[in-house]
Amino acid sequence: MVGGSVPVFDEIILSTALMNQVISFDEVSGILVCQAGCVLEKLSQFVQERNFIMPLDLGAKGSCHIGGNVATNAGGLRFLRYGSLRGTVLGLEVVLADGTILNCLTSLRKDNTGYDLKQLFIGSEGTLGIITAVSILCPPQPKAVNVAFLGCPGFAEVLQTFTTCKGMLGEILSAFEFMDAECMQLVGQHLHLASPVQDSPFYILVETSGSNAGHDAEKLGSFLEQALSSGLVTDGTMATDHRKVQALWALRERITEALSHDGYVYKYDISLPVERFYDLVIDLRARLGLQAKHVVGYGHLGDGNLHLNVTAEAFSEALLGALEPYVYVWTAEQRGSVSAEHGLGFKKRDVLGYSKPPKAVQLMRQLKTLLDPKGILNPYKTLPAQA
Ligand SMILES: O=C(O)CC[C@@H](O)C(=O)O
Ligand SMILES: [Zn+2]
Repeated sequence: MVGGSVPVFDEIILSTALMNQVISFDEVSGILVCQAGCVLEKLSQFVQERNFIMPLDLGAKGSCHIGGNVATNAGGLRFLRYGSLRGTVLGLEVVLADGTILNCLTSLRKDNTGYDLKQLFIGSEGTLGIITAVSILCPPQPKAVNVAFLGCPGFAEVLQTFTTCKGMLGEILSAFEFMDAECMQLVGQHLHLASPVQDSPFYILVETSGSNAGHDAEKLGSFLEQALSSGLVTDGTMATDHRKVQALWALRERITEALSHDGYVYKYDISLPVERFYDLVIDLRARLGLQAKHVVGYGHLGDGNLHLNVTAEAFSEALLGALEPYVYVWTAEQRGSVSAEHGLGFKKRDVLGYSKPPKAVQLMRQLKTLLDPKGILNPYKTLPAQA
């Protein structure tokens, strides 16, 4: 997404793929301790066999490593329910730039002894140390997972549906994702996935995860009834069967893949107040006109995280110039974040200043110098290039 793990000049690539062992799993607390190279999906299967789930899930689950997930503080599809890795990661083992091993691999829910050093490495994109093992809290596996896929007539209705949803499904709501009509058109065109509902300007995916299938289905059913009868939603379908649940999720999870078939993709991952969420997409469509093939908005609405993607036949400086810094200035004016979950990597490092004050950037640089005085850990990433 941002070139955080891609070597650009003279780097050495370090793979932790062979460090793929589960170290321990506590079936009472749900605390998993494992090496950094474990693939997320494998860990999911491992804990599911023991009636737990991983607190994070994302489209790349089949290939991404837990160490990378933690190093990039990956958000993903379960964030709304289980929160950030900053809360679910309990401990880390990290190899520092001088080769020493920092063993903070504890499995404690509460530990208020001094600075929480592991937080420095979560989301540091490998620039402060190399994560080699992780201790992570896994929630119990929900007994029932239901998904509703809805068509919405306007963005105001999407927001009202979210409010209704929180009111009626609050304690079982586990995801609230949205996508616009252009996203649906692209997954249809490039991946041949058919929409399960009538064509609409917006689509919503609501997931519930709870402990009683009957109760949850009843709650979701009455929410759907209310949303339909009040006109917030014009069409909807519900799934409880695992395969149908997966098929509905695929429509949302595979948007990135569909976009990559559409041409060159300019990617933005921003946090904004939800009320302003879609204004930026509309504004950009007007600003870019025929320069862009598609301007799409989708993402984790429940987390206030918009994925704004623009496609074009090929990369063009002119289009980039129309997008940047415009998108960043727009976001900063709303006090949003220029990278909600994808990090800064190589591509976004110079825009850090739109979301953080100069003093914060200066402190980040001081930390980098302290932990990596020779600048050997993921160089050229995260921090802005020095003037
Ligand atoms: O490609 C993107 O912009 C978003 C990717 C990912 O974070 C998602 O939520 O699908
Ligand atoms: Zn995302």
